[in-house]
Amino acid sequence: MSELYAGLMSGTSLDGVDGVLVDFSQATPQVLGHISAPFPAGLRQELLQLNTEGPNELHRAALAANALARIYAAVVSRLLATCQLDAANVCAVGAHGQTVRHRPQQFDGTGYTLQLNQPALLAELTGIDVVADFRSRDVAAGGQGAPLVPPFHQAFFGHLPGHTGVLNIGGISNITLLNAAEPDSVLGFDCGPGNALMDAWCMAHTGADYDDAGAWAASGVVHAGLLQVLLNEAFFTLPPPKSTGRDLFNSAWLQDKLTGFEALAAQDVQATLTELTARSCADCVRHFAPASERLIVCGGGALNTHLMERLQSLLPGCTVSSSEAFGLPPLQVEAMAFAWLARQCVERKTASLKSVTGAQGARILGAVYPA
Ligand SMILES: Nc1ncnc2c1ncn2[C@@H]1O[C@H](COP(=O)(O)OP(=O)(O)OP(=O)(O)O)[C@@H](O)[C@H]1O
Ligand SMILES: CC(=O)N[C@H]1[C@@H]2OC[C@@H](O2)[C@@H](O)[C@@H]1O[C@H](C)C(=O)O
Repeated sequence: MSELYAGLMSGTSLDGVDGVLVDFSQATPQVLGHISAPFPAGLRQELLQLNTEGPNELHRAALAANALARIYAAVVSRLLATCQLDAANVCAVGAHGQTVRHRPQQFDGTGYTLQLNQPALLAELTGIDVVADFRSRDVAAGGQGAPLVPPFHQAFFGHLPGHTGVLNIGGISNITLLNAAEPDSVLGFDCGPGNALMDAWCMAHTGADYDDAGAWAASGVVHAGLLQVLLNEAFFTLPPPKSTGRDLFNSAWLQDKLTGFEALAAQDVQATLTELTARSCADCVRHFAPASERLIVCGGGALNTHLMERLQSLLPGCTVSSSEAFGLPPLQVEAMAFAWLARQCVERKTASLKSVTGAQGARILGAVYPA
């Protein structure tokens, strides 16, 4: 059986899809190709709106899922062309889909997580087996359904000595805490907002999709009072297992917290939102793994130089660096994780960690749509 898998991740920042083609035949997985495809502005807007209640949601969600599958299929096709390979060479595509709701553990037992996707169409268009719906089984087993990447982080970075944190800063941020001396006690949970609030504020006030390298935030001053109001959010002090999403950290949440701070300059709010991400992530390391000697950062936030500097300054005893320094470009890590998760499913191996999601036990994640 082929050891080539494609991984497709379109995450909570809603910027588009990252796709990789990975060869798992060696001890260390090799990325053969990487394509980033931005979403057309209309689809991005529609996906953002589908994150909250709206009219005619079922029909709109079905159309958005079809549109996503066509973009995913185009990314797979470009990956194959780049690598000069055929569909027949690839064992499976792992397609995460687009999270539009994440409410895993409601007290009334109605918890669910919803990723828009059309894996049947993707299988039809690519001619490759598709693995999708990775999160539902963990939720069914009583887990958070997220984060799912910690076991991949362990597989890739677990050989490093001592204590290692792996921090993904996408729209939402999540962390994996590894201890070489105790490989069975991996911790992982969502830290809070990553880039989502910064992106929304930046778009509203500068028209740019994101604050390139954090330069705009760096031109502002952190407002201590606002920062404290933001940090007072109950999610930050919840014990793991925990996960979150745009269901909580969205523009309405920010507008509410900004009440009374209307006179603040826009760049000072941006500086404060960047500090919120840095503080909430650094606090997770300080609280749960104070002995960490390195923090490996991936996701788009690793390209935010100002944010990286703030993290380093908040964690003086720990070396903060981009995953690039460990051979993994930051925008490839999550897509690679979904290639790995697809392989686990195809090989009928469990992929969830009870210590991370809080489920009853480890489960085989995903559903297979044969080509
Ligand atoms: N040069 C840059 N400077 C600052 N920020 C950047 C840069 N490039 C990307 N980003 C940020 O990274 C984000 C995209 O990150 P990424 O693709 O990791 O998110 P995602 O996968 O959608 O989210 P999640 O991990 O929550 O699922 C952009 O929205 C932007 O905020
Ligand atoms: C429900 C959902 O889509 N969660 C995402 C989101 O984006 C970051 C963080 O919140 C993480 O929990 C998760 O993504 C990664 C890929 C994960 O499951 O590990």
